[in-house]
Amino acid sequence: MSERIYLFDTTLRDGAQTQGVDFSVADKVAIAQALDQIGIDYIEGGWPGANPTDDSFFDKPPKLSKAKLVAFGMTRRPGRSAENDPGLAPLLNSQAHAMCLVGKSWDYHVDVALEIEREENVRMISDSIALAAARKEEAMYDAEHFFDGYKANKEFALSCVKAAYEAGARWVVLCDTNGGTLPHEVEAIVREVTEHIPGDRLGIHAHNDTENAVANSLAAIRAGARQVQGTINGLGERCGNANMISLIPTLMLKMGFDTGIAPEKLQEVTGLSRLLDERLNRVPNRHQPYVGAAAFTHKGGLHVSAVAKDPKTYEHIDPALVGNKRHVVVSDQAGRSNVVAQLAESGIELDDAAMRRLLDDVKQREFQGYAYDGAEASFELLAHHAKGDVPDYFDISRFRVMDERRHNAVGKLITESEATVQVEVQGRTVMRVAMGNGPVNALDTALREAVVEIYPDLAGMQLVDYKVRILPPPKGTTGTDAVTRVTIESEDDDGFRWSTVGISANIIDASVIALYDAYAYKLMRDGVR
Ligand SMILES: CC(=O)SCCNC(=O)CCNC(=O)[C@H](O)C(C)(C)COP(=O)(O)OP(=O)(O)OC[C@H]1O[C@@H](n2cnc3c(N)ncnc32)[C@H](O)[C@@H]1OP(=O)(O)O
Ligand SMILES: CC(=O)C(=O)O
Repeated sequence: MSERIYLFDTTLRDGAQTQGVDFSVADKVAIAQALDQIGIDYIEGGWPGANPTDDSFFDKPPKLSKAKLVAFGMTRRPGRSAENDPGLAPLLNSQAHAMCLVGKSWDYHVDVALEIEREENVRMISDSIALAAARKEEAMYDAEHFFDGYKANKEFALSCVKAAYEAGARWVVLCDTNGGTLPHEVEAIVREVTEHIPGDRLGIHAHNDTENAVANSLAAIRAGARQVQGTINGLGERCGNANMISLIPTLMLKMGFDTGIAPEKLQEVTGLSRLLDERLNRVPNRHQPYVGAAAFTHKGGLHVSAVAKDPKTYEHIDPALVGNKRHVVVSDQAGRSNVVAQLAESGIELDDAAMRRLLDDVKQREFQGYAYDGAEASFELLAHHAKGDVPDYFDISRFRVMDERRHNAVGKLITESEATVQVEVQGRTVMRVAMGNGPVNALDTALREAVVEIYPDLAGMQLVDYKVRILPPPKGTTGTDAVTRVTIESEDDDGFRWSTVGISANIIDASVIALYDAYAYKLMRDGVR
């Protein structure tokens, strides 16, 4: 039997302290349910009494099947009893199964932040934890700044955590609050603490200020701690907390621990990570370990040629274990193997000569400024053109865009764009004019209006992202000769997304090239020939 590590998620508490993050009650409920669904042991829902969102969440907490809901707060205020502390009351009266109380363990903080006697701080910890343990299924103590405190005054730091343990804390959580401790220090200190408090009562809460939050959490576990705190995608105060999405697979697949998460549920970590991004309206980090779209994407020709023989050559785990997928991209770093793999992924067959021509074409275009790594739909179109099985759907023979700033009928200052396009489609010349909130929006509308009668499929797609990159001008030319690369992401009614690319010295022209590829890819995917 492998040893058990208890997972404590604080996305809804420390994660809510991330700059730019503002959870609604509905977000909190959805995230708590997803965490429960995957099999997390403890979900810290927030701080009852601190704000209306957290009050409302704890008033009507989501039904959890496995996880324990934890209410966070701080130890009683100095000079009053825990029973009469107005800060503790909302936690005690909440429907949470457990309470996690933060308290000081660094003498400097007691002197400077609290400005009280050190003995009173120890009493605040004992009294508050004893009351929480009596009233809730579990009480936990978050020993704030434990590692800094231990380095400054070992005896005092230990007296704080021992007070919590002796008062009945199920977990004494050692916090690297300022995130400045390094893994070798964490491991040594936690090992020393296990001489006073058993490891199966110790937890770790690490911040990422030196980008060591996950490493510090693993170091604490190596030293004997058995609870680990973290957040989805590493959200949290300042630089964030230990990333639960990395911790879970690492603990299960690399260290052989039982996290209480069933192996088949491990595949849901990618979905959990995406759910948070979706809720926060954030673009997922492509390079996030384990779950990012690039985590198992192969670019270098040498890599791809070996991966084709056995993926283990360049993959530390099978991506399917965490619900991710392998991808191969084609770029100027590619060899024949990249093209073979990418075509296989897209189900395109090309003979050797066509394949070589395609690779040369890609390399030449990348030299001009195209980037097919990240614009797979444009690459597929190129491949189909090399094969000769995709038509030129229409030709954009003319376009003109005008931008205007003016006061509208009610006197509000607005900026609008007007696009006129001329398109040759199936032997007809069609002209259309459309307005938009910007030049690309106006062009997109006018172009689609021009061809939608013949290609009705184009009504069911929209632009969801638009990126511009100005590439350095070729040698010997001036800054205004710079090449502009536009990458457009489009989405189908069924949620399928694809990316296309265009380059030109003119940003609007580059956009039109990328737009045409976006339409052509949609038509090709829908089988329109
Ligand atoms: C390390 C961490 O991340 S801990 C979590 C931090 N999270 C948050 O602070 C988010 C939620 N916080 C809040 O909404 C507010 O700070 C509240 C509602 C909790 C408190 O608000 P206020 O009563 O206005 O106090 P304020 O935030 O200004 O200051 C904190 C007070 O708590 C005291 N305090 C700090 N830590 C502790 C502790 N462990 N035990 C007892 N008192 C403490 C401080 O000395 C200060 O006291 P003072 O008001 O007498 O100066
Ligand atoms: C408790 C907590 O969030 C910290 O010490 O960082």
